[in-house]
Amino acid sequence: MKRVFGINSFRLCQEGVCNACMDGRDVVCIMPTGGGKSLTYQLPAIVNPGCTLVISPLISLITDQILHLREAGIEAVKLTGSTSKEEGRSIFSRLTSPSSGGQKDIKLCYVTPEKIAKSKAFTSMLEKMAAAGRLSRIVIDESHCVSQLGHDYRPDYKKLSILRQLLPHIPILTLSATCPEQVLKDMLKILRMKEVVDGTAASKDGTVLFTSPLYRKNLHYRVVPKPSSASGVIQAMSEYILENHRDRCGIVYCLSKKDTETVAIGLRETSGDKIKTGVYHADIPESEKERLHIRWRSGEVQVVCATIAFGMGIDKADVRFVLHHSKSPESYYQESGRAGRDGLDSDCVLYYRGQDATRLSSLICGEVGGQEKLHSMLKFAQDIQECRKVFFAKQAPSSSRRTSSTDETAFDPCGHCDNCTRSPESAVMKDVTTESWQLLQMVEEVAKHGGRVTVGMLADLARGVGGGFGVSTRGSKGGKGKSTEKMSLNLDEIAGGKLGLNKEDTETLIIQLVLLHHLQEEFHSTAYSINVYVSPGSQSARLTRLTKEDVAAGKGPRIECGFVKKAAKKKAKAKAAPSAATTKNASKPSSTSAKPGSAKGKRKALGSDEGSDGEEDFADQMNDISDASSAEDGGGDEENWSFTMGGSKRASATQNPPPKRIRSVRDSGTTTRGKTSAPRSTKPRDPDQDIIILSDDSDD
Ligand SMILES: Nc1ncnc2c1ncn2[C@@H]1O[C@H](COP(=O)(O)OP(=O)(O)OP(=O)(O)O)[C@@H](O)[C@H]1O
Repeated sequence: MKRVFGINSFRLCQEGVCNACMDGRDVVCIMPTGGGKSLTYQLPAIVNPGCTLVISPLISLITDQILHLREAGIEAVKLTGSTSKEEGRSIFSRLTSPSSGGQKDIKLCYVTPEKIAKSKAFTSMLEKMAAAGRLSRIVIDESHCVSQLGHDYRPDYKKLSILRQLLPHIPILTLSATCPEQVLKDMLKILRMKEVVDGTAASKDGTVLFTSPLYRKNLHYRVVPKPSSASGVIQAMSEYILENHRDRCGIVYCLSKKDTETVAIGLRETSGDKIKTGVYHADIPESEKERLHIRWRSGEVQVVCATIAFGMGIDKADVRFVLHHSKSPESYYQESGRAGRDGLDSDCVLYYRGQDATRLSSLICGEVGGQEKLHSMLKFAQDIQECRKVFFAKQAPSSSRRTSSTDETAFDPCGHCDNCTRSPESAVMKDVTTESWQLLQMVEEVAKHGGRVTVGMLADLARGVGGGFGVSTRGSKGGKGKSTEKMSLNLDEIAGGKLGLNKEDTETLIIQLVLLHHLQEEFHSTAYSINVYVSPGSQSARLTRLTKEDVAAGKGPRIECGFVKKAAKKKAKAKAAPSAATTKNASKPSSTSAKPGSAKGKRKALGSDEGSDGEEDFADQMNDISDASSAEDGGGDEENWSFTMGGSKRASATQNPPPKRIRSVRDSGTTTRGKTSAPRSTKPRDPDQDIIILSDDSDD
């Protein structure tokens, strides 16, 4: 190990994984990003006879690994779309027959999953190798991509299930940094691997699970309140960067391609060109990606505004901050894994506002397990008490409890995240049972009459601002035309008055009620978008069956919610998101051996990748559906703003007069919340135009 790799001692669970591999076991290895997963298969590969097949998602990663292995004198090859026929034939023959003419045995052969999924010649060669005892192991890197429950699903990875069928006796090693329990189970099923057994007493016929704590102590996690307007978000990020990380390297992860461009331009402009930005997403031509990478490495570009396409394989050592707007804990973890790979303190800042839930919900509603993941992310974002490290430990129980490299401290608070260092003045836990009761009464009233409200609409409605909500009706002359009549609830009668919370806190409480199942999300698709509304949830009646006096007297379930206190207007952002460097209890650099910018390890270039198709899919998926905010802003079709009256859904208000507790404010042609707008454009919104992470300026 020392001679070939220059590594003196094992770290984390490397030793166990190497031993289990040497023993011919099926192994699952979950280690943090940058933890050293490569050694766990490369070392056994050179010690064991035969060749190890490595399936890796990106050609750039493969190229890089091969470069390093060859430098270390290890015979490694790749078979990809760019391998010439002649070269392929030569590799085939070397892999299947004993070496001759002084050539060394090939110890590692790298392929992308597409090769297994699409090349019969290749899989038949693998069978030949196995029959001749020349295939020692199959390694599947980034194995969470196998499962649709993971955050980075790749259809070609799923097809790897054929490996166990064709090669039943060849041991498999899977490697990942993000593999929650559900994904692990799904992955084992798809790959036809046996149930996991603990590494300390592993029976022969199980899969040995090795995990290390995924938490990296040099990463400082924090959630900061997101301003309500798009320009406000950009301004806040710009101020944060200038005040905490001036001239340092960072990434802003966005949820749409359009956003990456908007944010890149915005940061440049608001900082007076002090922040040099670049853009990376799936549609950027390969040559430009390459150029951006070079400029980023040289420091010419300071901040890359990117989609998750700028994820796997990004291995710049000195990324000091990552700003997020993530939709699942896994993607948050994966994104934050790009920070601080040199072991030095780095910040991972999530910008969050309750109303984001609507936009994020509309994005994930088509994903398997998407809603659970989003709820988990919302819990993280709304939590003002639990240590972020403990949250991650709970998220990945397989990595923190059933571990063979036991970490006794996995559930100890980190002492330096926002919740560990929070001052009592910055946030407060409140009993908000009465406010919850009020909100639920309003939602029930709206639902009773077949209406729908979004998070934003409900927050306005509850606070008695915005003038009510829309009622979609047929045109008065019986024609095809539709109009939206504005209605309002009689808050005094329905809920004993307005809600005494500000808009942000009201949104936070609404999301809390969703997480507690007092409210639930309802998805409705229109011609141009998927809109997300809130309606009474399974727990709603537990409160609404009571009177307000009962609730005030302490009857029924109690509801608590954490609220971040608004800091003074101007300098708020810097205070809300101190950098790792200024955090009081910030940990010391956890590794002094790693050199910033060191070329040691993978130099993962951003070259053209046959295996990068998945990135395109992933990023495209995120742009497939537009933001429900279009509905809130009057941009959708008749279903938007709908509060159709009870009985006949499309009946006009005059045919079915509103019940007493609902009052018509005025008749209007087209309405937006709180104001009459110009007639709506019938032109479909370009989904890519939607600003997903950034609230609309018109929102408030
Ligand atoms: N035991 C060790 N001691 C010191 N350095 C190590 C050790 N094991 C691996 N490394 C180094 O750590 C760096 C990261 O290793 P590697 O690329 O294998 O990480 P990884 O787990 O694959 O990360 P990612 O998932 O982000 O790609 C490399 O530079 C490698 O040489």
